[in-house]
Amino acid sequence: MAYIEPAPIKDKENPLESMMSRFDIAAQILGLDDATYNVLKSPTKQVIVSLPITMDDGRKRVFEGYRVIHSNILGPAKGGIRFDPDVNLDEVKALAAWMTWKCAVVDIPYGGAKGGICCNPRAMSAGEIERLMRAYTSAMMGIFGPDRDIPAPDMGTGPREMAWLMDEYSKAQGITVNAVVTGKPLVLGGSLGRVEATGRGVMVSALSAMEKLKLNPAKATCAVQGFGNVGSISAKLLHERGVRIKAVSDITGAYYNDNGIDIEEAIAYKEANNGTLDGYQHAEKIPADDLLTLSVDVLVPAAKEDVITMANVDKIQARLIVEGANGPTSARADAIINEKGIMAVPDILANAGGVTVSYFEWVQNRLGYKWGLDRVNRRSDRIMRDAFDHVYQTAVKYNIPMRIAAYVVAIDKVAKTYQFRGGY
Ligand SMILES: NC(=O)C1=CN([C@@H]2O[C@H](COP(=O)(O)OP(=O)(O)OC[C@H]3O[C@@H](n4cnc5c(N)ncnc54)[C@H](OP(=O)(O)O)[C@@H]3O)[C@@H](O)[C@H]2O)C=CC1
Ligand SMILES: O=C(O)CCC(=O)C(=O)O
Repeated sequence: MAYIEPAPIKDKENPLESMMSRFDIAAQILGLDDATYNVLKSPTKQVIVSLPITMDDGRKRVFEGYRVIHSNILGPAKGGIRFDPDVNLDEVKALAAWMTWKCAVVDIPYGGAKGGICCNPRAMSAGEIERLMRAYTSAMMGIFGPDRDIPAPDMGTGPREMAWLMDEYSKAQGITVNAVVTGKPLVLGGSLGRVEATGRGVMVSALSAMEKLKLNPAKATCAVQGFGNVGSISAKLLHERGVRIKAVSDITGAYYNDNGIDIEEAIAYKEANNGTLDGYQHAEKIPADDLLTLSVDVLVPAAKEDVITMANVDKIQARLIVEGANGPTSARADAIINEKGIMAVPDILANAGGVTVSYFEWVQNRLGYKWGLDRVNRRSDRIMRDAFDHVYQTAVKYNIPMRIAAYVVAIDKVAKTYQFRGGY
């Protein structure tokens, strides 16, 4: 079947519409029947909770929290928890569906879920964040579970928050249940390599794509948007492989150095500077959005959704986009990217290293056994390379872009599993 460009989307770009428009194209290519289509597009469960928290000044504030289980056809649901002021139900629904497709692309036995709380962690104390995380966990007691739904970090959360979640859940169960969450600190049963895993997967995907494009990493240049977990590690690992990182950014702006940024040094600066790049001296500060349209070979968006849109896609100069973030490209921008001949390694493939090592963490917790870093990295690199090859071959087979090929691979797997399980 021929590749069909996404139908134009009205109004504002919306991650859920973007996800559905790619899903629809892949469903048509696969000739998905109506019953399976309707099952796969509808989230299994959507939970919204109100979380009253006592702030440090004694006032009570109520935060809204979400957890969406998109699918548990392949296994227990899996996906991170986001703390961000923009969190809303549609965003969480899109992110949950992307988890389903992502787990299927890398062939790990999980369904997809995502959670989030609409809050601004940058303006909250550690105590306030802890109370919020514990209240959220308590509200989700019937949802979470090592065989049900296993959360992990996402934007605005990390090992510290996962530790509070594990503790709150374990106290309620009366036993230590470390397999209820991944991305934990090492001493609580976290896996070696999980902190670096998403960025490492981005690096492996970027190198695989560069090989296809005959781009020599030692001569290539790159810009990375977002300097949190995914962005900073992607930049560091690409830099270590010889790629010149010309620009990085965080919420305070973008920082450009034509000779390349010393990423180790920028990470050390950020750590010593209250977690931000503000005031970073070894680069010129440029308008944040300019980073995306710089003259570089590789662009790694690793902050948030819908940053490559109709407003800027025309100006993108990179030959390769490797999506560290979830949903950084709007569906409407896809068509222009394809027209321009840019290779885009989609989020559900490029950033799947994180959930892959989360899976290893869960396996280790259940075995009561710890793997060495070497084993973790070797296995996750292999999974990422195999997934890249599978998606690439699918793209060639149907003559479709990598993004749609990734959806085809994922939806085919989930649909077949659904049908074998007796979904009819
Ligand atoms: N953590 C993980 O394992 C995985 C994460 N992802 C995805 O990767 C993306 C980033 O997540 P993660 O690195 O964990 O999150 P972090 O919170 O660690 O980092 C987010 C980064 O993005 C920056 N940022 C936020 N808003 C903007 C903006 N408007 N412009 C530029 N930079 C911005 C933040 O700046 P500041 O530091 O100043 O706040 C920070 O540097 C998300 O889309 C997430 O869903 C995908 C797979 C796994
Ligand atoms: O590690 C995980 O389980 C999920 C990470 C995540 O939220 C993501 O891949 O978007």
